Amino acid sequence: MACSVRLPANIQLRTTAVSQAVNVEVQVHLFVLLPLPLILLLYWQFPAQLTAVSALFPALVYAAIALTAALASLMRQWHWLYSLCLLGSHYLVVQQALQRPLSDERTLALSIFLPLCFTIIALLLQLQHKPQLLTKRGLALLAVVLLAPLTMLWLPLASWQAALPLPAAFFQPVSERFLLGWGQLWWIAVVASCWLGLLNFYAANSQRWGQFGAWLAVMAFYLFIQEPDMSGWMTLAACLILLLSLSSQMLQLAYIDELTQLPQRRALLSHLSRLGRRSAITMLDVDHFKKFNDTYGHDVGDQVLKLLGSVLASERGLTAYRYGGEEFTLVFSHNKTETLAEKLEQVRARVADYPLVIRQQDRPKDSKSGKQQRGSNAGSKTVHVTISLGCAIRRSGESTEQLLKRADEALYSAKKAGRNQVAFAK
Ligand SMILES: Nc1nc2c(ncn2[C@@H]2O[C@H](COP(=O)(O)OP(=O)(O)OP(=O)(O)O)[C@@H](O)[C@H]2O)c(=O)[nH]1
Repeated sequence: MACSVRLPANIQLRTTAVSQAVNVEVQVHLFVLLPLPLILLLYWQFPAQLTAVSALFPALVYAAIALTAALASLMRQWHWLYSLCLLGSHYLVVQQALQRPLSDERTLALSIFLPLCFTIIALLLQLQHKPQLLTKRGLALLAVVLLAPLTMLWLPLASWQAALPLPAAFFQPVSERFLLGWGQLWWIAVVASCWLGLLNFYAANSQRWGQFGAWLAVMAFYLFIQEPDMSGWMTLAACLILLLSLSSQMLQLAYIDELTQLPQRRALLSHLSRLGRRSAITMLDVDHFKKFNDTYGHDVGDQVLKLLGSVLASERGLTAYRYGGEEFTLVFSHNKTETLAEKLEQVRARVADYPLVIRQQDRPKDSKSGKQQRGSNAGSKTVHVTISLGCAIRRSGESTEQLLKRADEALYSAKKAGRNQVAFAK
């Protein structure tokens, strides 16, 4: 096997070679944004029924924020507290100073600067990757999140607005119904489109979508600012969006393997509990993986598992799971032997033919030698890994435990017969 060639210990898989295949970011669930249209729909369709709920504002809104924060803390997802604190702080300022007609120049100025401040902080939070709460940086961020909206209460916003070199049309309300200025609507639309584009481009996780949704809900409040109780409803929508994305993230943590992004054993067991009569299971395992790890290091081994995860996830007609370690399980919802043999052989060949480019971690000292090194492929090496697969087709009346056991035995036969091959259980 090519991996038996010894390389210096400090090597790393060339990420560009892997990145095309390692594009298995879990699908973002747009459903986390659902509370926003749902609440707006209820608001317009059942205003009378909603009055009973809005009578409990603002206590209900603060309670919802506090409850979501408590849940996030209970799940040790401290980084969610930042978005929730921002939401709470913003709502407090709205309650304190935005409950007056916009004809009042201070209120108008606040309605222009507060969403701007909220947007800047929301974007800042979006750029943070799980900030640690109990660190200097974490506490400073918390202070910004809490205090920045509150400082708006004391800043001379009206004179700032007068000094802004913006045309009057910027502040011209969109209509008699929508009092938001044309200029504000325009920048909200631009921010929303750029943000949406980035979320899609980076295949963002549900937390990032939740942050975007919460921002969108708050911006919707400014669009319908003249409607009674809108600040409460939209803050509630933002809170529900954050709660949904928190739940979605917890679900992912419980069911998705972080390294390979494949569903893990818990998800497999749930699938097995509803497995049909016509089905088949394949256990597969990387050949000589211990040796590979020993030769190239555990990190490179991890990259290989990642790559394998992405290859398996992209295969049609099967559901792939990470069973544990370097073992994977494929579940088929049919029992056609020929189709199974064809598919498994295709998977085996795909993995075996995949060139893994391994390079030295030491970076060239200057760009000239770097160019030379890249041009000559010096310091990099292409290796291949292989997998063995054992398949068992479900027999009538057979339990899933027995089926798994037979697939495991078939895998053992494939290993025994020389590896890099498919074996079917008898
Ligand atoms: N890098 C990495 N290695 C892992 C992971 N999980 C398990 N392994 C390694 O996988 C190796 C499995 O070794 P063995 O069970 O002896 O199997 P093998 O070396 O692949 O040999 P055969 O299966 O007989 O071909 C061990 O060295 C584990 O440390 C992981 O998440 N990352």
